[in-house]
Amino acid sequence: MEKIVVVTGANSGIGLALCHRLLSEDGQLRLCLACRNMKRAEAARAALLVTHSGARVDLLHLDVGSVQSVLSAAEELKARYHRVDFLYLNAGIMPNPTVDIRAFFKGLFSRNVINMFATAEGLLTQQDQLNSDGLQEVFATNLFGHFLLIRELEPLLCQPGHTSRLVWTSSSNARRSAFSIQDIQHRCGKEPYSSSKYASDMLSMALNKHKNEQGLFSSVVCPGLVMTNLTYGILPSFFWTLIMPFMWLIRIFTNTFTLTPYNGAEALHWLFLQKPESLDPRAKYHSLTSGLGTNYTEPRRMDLDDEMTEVFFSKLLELEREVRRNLSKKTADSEHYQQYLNEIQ
Ligand SMILES: NC(=O)C1=CN([C@@H]2O[C@H](COP(=O)(O)OP(=O)(O)OC[C@H]3O[C@@H](n4cnc5c(N)ncnc54)[C@H](OP(=O)(O)O)[C@@H]3O)[C@@H](O)[C@H]2O)C=CC1
Ligand SMILES: CC(C)CCC[C@@H](C)[C@H]1CC[C@H]2C3=C(CC[C@]12C)[C@@]1(C)CCC(=O)C[C@@H]1CC3
Repeated sequence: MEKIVVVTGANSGIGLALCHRLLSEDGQLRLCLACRNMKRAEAARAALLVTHSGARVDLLHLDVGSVQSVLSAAEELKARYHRVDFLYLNAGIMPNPTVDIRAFFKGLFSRNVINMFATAEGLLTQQDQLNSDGLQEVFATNLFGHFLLIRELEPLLCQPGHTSRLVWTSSSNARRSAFSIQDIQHRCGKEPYSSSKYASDMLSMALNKHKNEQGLFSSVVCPGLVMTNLTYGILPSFFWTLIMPFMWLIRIFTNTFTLTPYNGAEALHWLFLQKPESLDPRAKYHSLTSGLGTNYTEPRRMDLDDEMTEVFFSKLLELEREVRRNLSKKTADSEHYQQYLNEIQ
């Protein structure tokens, strides 16, 4: 049976590598690249068709950081497809990152060095801002836009007698101490990325609890450290060129330096081949690469609190109601204004 797979942020990095891998895996696939920039989406589609001529690759405009765009994209998906088998929630941002160089050198000579390279704990901060919906941008893009998309697509994802899958591209940088249940959007802290990724881990578990009965299963992935537009944005490019030989050297000591998007997509691809009942809802599936370059997937237990996960899920549902209320108010206001303009003409 033809599988319908939607990938957000599919035009570059891990998302694009995943698309290549899925097309090589399954010739029957119907792939939908959900991207915010249609020029980049078209270029990605053309690249996929060079190696997979005749493949069915659709494009969809989706800015996960905009409520209106998510709602329109969901409408379009519902008009195009009668179900969605896999939804890869992969789009993500890390705006204005800063590396704490002192912490890096301190960590380099400590016993925590491997963990520091694997998780970037204590090394990275970001500067976030409000978007036009009044939400924190990192939260809105990495988490809330995807949550809203899932809610809108429930008719395509929860079908009787059929299972559908969600796969989140989370991170080893997801950390419980970066997340606050009193500040789910991370308005106050300096680690919005870490907070948003921890939030996706919790949301995945909550969705399993509430939606497995309706045939919807969610999993979380860490792709390892991958050289993509996101990571190239962390340090100046000459610096990356300079330290690249060391990065390949470090790979001998840590299996989390997957480095290429192909390797990083390993666990995302592996999950495509698994039966959902065989998966652990509390596990994060890590893409790993050995020193000799062999790729494999390893589940690792996530640090999650059941009670906080439930509270978080209700807070998201409440925020969804608020966002929808604001949107209908905005629409009503602009309709009244239009009516007024028509009347005075
Ligand atoms: N690289 C790494 O080491 C790691 C990455 N990750 C996660 O992997 C995922 C993919 O990132 P990666 O491949 O590394 O980086 P890239 O920057 O290459 O890919 C990110 C993708 O997300 C898209 N995107 C960003 N914002 C939006 C938006 N508002 N709406 C729609 N699409 C959007 C980008 O589109 P555009 O091209 O238009 O910007 C791009 O296609 C992210 O979630 C990231 O957090 C997790 C752990 C490690
Ligand atoms: C200062 C330099 C000599 C070396 C700096 C190395 C760091 C830039 C990297 C060490 C661990 C890396 C890491 C990430 C980014 C780059 C490092 C901080 C991520 C945060 C990228 C995005 C993720 O989701 C997880 C990665 C964990 C490891």
